[in-house]
Amino acid sequence: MPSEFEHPDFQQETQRLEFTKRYIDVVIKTSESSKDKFQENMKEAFEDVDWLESSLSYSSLLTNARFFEMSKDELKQLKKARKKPYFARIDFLREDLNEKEILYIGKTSLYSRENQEQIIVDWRSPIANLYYEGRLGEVQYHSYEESFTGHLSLKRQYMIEDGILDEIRDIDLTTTDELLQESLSKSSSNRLTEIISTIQEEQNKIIRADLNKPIIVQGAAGSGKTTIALHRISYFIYQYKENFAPEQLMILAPSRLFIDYISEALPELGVERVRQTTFQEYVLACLGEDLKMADDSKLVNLLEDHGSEEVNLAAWASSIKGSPVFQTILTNYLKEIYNSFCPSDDFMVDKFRLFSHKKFFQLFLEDYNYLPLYRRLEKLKAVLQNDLAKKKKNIIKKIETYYDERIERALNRGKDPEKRRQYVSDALDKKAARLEELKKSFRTAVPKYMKQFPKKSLIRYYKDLFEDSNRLSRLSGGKLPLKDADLLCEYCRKLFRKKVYEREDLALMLYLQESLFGIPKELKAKNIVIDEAQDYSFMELLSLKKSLDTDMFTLVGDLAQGIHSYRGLTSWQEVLDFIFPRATYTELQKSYRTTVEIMEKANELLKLLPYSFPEVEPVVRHGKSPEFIKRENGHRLVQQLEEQVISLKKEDYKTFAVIGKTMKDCLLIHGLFKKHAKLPFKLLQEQESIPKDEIVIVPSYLAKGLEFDGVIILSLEEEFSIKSELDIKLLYVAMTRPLHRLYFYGMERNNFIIG
Ligand SMILES: Nc1ncnc2c1ncn2[C@@H]1O[C@H](COP(=O)(O)OP(=O)(O)OP(=O)(O)O)[C@@H](O)[C@H]1O
Repeated sequence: MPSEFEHPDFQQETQRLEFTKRYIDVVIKTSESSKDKFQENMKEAFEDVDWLESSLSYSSLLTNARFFEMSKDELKQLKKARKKPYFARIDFLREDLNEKEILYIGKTSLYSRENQEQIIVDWRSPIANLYYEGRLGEVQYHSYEESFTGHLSLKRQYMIEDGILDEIRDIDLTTTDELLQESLSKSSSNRLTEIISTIQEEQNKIIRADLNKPIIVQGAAGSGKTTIALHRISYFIYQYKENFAPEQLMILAPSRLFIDYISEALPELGVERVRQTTFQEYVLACLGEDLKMADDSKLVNLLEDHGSEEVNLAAWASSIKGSPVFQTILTNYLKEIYNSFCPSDDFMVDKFRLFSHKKFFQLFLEDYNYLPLYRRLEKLKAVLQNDLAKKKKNIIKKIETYYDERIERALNRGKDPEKRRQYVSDALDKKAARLEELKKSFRTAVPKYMKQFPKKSLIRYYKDLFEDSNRLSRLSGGKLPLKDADLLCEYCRKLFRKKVYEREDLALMLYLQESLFGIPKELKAKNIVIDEAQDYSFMELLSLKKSLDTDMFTLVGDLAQGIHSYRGLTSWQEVLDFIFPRATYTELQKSYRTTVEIMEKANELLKLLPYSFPEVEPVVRHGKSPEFIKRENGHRLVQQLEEQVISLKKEDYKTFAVIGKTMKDCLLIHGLFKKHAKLPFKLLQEQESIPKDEIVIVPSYLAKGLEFDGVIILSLEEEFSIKSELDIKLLYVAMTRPLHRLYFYGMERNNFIIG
């Protein structure tokens, strides 16, 4: 007899599953047809069953049965849930209640329409935390401000495939989690999936960590950072569904390729409506400018031509533009710009002083300091206009009175009638002319006054910053020596002459844009998740925080994979100290992706890095050790690689990558594949989507974050042999991509540092 039938509750659980599925069907059917048909649909669905327990008896199902509205989203989730309505159950007796609660945990919740009991509890609900955290015995969970204590007597997992119950397992923390092992031993689909049934305790802590605080996660390769970040968004949306729309959240991924990679997990988690973009795309949208961006080729240049002065200068410029020095420079620069908006004169109409320049500047600097510069000007323009409108009548009156009095006096003085007549007539003309002039002034005074303020574009302001190296050095408060300022200005001006900008310029432009012109409201996300955060510079993170006006960030990254560290971060401390002081900082050391054998080999590389990275602990799953294979040339090499893939396919592995160090090597092997390959293949570029059934050829730096069942690291003309930090990190990235198998194909072992 199959083992699943050995569980004493198997029959009962099968019926429970059947009940749930039928109930879901009724709810779906009712919501799609007429809401009054709920009772009728119930009758139809349950008439033939004799297995309903007394609590769920047929007649009780029908009494008081009412239908409640469901939102489109809820209905969509429920339809998806039908194949696997839940994955676990917990039995919990709350201290203050008499009856044990039996809770089935699934991706989405389902309430009984009769008594509001939960048929399925959402995995994100407070009580479901007991499944992820609680050991059997005395436990506690928190719901909103309250905490509940009680006894957890059962944790049960279900293997349900296509709506059929295959297996039941009762677990507690002392048993090894077979479900996790099973899920990890599966082959990869080239896409990230949800892991709600196997979320581990330390991961759960991050997913559910205080949602009102930023969080920084330093996690080893394959520790589930991306996965957890997506689950945290899902958790956030669930907790704050009343307050936030998913569109107000944003995921910043390293490339379009990466967005495609995570896209499969998003609908599963109900977070597909979250804005998904890259840093560059986002900033360009904020700037509203169609800037020509230079290829982000610094990394490649550093790899291919690391000795050259030009390449080193470019990397140096990146590091400076990304560093905190620019926070000082921009703060001082903005101060200068603001001060240049102090008007030299008071606002006058005719001879009347309506607004002193001092008051104007005080409003500009202080009262409206919550607005970007040019919005303050708009506001002040409106203030002047209002003020003028209010005082208009009075001014006219004053002028009229002035002339009328003079005329009056002239009439009364009365010596020479002719002279008097002339005088009065002149005065009347003057009055008319002045009033005419005044009318004109009323129309033109404000625009004329506002004209004195410079109207420059963001790009102009940005370029101006690099016009004068003396000033740049002065703005840095001495932190950027004149010699360096000279170099940097020259470097930038050269780029600007070509009308090209680099990624490193974007952070600084964003900073200025926010202070000078503001960011469109619809782009102001309220909660931001950044994956591969180690590749962001200090200024990029700071500008994002400033322009979005929130510190609600989830940053996940791994410094050991910081291949952009020439511009990126080398420690989280600076970020914690100066950008996100409220952040919770956590580390994940366990890796779920790969086998013990592969991880041990990759750990050898970590020891070569100049920082002390703790060794990554693989979850115990064994496989074959990584293998070095002497490669052939030309068509024989293609044949060799194809044979390797075919033999892996025979072992039921499905996704494969050939990883070269740079695009140059990848293009070479791609050329050979084009000529000789029999199996389908694809060269991955930044904007591509990842194919499911083709051998993927990808340079190491683009493979970051991705995973494949089998990985072949190939060295053709390029070797991973210089023990530079960058080479080590790139090889580390490549070596941590496989789930199951890793091969090094090269001419000799030392093509691969630790080969
Ligand atoms: N609790 C878990 N249960 C099942 N699978 C898991 C779990 N945690 C992580 N995984 C799997 O481990 C793999 C690595 O996860 P993920 O890509 O999120 O890691 P990462 O830390 O972002 O990796 P990298 O640093 O390489 O970008 C994925 O296949 C993911 O599904």
